[in-house]
Amino acid sequence: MTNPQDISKAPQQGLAHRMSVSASPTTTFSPPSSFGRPNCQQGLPKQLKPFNTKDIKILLLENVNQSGKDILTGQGYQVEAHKGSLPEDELIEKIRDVHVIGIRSKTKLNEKVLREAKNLLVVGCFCIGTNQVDLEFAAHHGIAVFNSPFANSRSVAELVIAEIITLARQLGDRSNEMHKGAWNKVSNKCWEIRGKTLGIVGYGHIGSQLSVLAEAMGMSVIYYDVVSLMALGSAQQVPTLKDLLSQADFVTLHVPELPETKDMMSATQFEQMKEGAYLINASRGTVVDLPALINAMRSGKVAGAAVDVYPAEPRGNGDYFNNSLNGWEEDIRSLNNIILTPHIGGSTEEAQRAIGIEVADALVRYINQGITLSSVNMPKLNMRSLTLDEPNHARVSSLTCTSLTATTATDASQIVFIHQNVPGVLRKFNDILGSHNVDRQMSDSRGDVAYVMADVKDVETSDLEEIYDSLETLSSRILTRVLY
Ligand SMILES: NC(=O)C1=CN([C@@H]2O[C@H](COP(=O)(O)OP(=O)(O)OC[C@H]3O[C@@H](n4cnc5c(N)ncnc54)[C@H](O)[C@@H]3O)[C@@H](O)[C@H]2O)C=CC1
Ligand SMILES: O=C(O)CCC(=O)C(=O)O
Repeated sequence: MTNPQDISKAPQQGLAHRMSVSASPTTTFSPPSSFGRPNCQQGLPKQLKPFNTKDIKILLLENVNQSGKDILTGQGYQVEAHKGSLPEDELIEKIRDVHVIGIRSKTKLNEKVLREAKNLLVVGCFCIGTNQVDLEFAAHHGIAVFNSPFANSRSVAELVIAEIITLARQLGDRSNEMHKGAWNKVSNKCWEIRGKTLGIVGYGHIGSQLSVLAEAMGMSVIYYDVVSLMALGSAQQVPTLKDLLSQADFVTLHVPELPETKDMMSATQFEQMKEGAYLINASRGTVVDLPALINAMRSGKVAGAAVDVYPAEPRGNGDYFNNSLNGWEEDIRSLNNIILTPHIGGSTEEAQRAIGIEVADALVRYINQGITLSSVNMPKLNMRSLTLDEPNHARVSSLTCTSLTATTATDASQIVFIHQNVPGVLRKFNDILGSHNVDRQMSDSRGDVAYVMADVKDVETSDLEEIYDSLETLSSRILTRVLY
């Protein structure tokens, strides 16, 4: 297994460099000013620095909000930001050089791309979905992944409410006609939403919030989910998707992209819908068989649809939405009463700002302190900060599976070790730390990846060199870091 921070590739470089970020030629071991000083600010958290943080290189794609950029640049990291995503070859070129990448839903971090990411420590998904990242491959290569699990849920739920009324009243078509200079005052097949049934597929963060809003507008709510979930308000869970489709006037999808949700709405399911019902998809493009939707709308079975997500989406603003992407764009664009939006469910000022802060904070906590609490692919560890009255401590963190990596130390260090979850690793880890004073230690595992962090007291740089080198010899290592 490739070690993402393979220090063995730089044998000529000194420990200080090897223990920090191997790819950064300018990194030197420079203890923070707090290190080794007497206890003058008792109890205050000590900001651990894994390395000279200005050398941390971060690539932000897809217009990550300024709130996130500010937090990252405020740490002294080098941040390069792009408004759109990158073609795969350019992405591969850039990812080789960076320690952190921030993306939204468009950038695919698949195995092919991640294999090239030799220095990558962590991925920030500035969105809810993490289907665009090969989470397992990342975990096995010591790359932690973080997201923002609900900061844009309300924005999606509000968009769906707007779309329900827009479809029921054919507002898109009337507005388009007026824009073309045509007055067309109709009430035929235009409805109030009061008393209609909303069928929610996937009653998670978004689905359940939408349920409350829809009931407030006078709708009846039913929902289908693979797990049994508490109904909010007067909503009722139904046992099958078929049950939901046969009762709902509006069907809205809020499931993740999974093999099980691929083409969840296809020709058979459209047949099972009520005559003249409506479909809304703001989940993922793969969840709906769009050619089948086009047929269902042409036949009148489906009276209207709102689509925010597509199997293939343009790379950035200004790109064309035409047949070169999926092959049916011209057909879908020609339909009546269909709202087509460019994946904007979570695109509000409020949501993007909140996501920027949440994900950037999680990245900083991981880079500087090894905390994985909100990671979606790592064992979850949260250890209290070292304090300024522990100046000579360091944190050692270790991730194992088949391999591992490290950073630096001083009086007090934290050791962070990510490793293969195999019997005996913890014993070997503790043997290596055995002659040192370990203040606290935590470990956890997730599948075959395990993570251990230890705060070590009264250590010199030479001790850390020894600890680091010893941990690096363990065959189960994925990543070792030393934070001081
Ligand atoms: N259009 C946009 O801009 C946005 C789209 N999304 C998409 O919406 C999805 C849902 O978001 P959340 O509600 O936050 O997720 P969530 O994880 O809170 O809820 C998803 C729900 O779907 C259920 N589910 C999973 N597989 C299912 C299946 N086969 N059949 C029925 N139910 C199933 C789960 O049990 C869960 O209750 C995200 O995964 C993301 O892909 C999220 C935010 C913005
Ligand atoms: O805002 C984005 O780019 C992605 C929104 C989304 O689909 C998500 O949060 O999963």
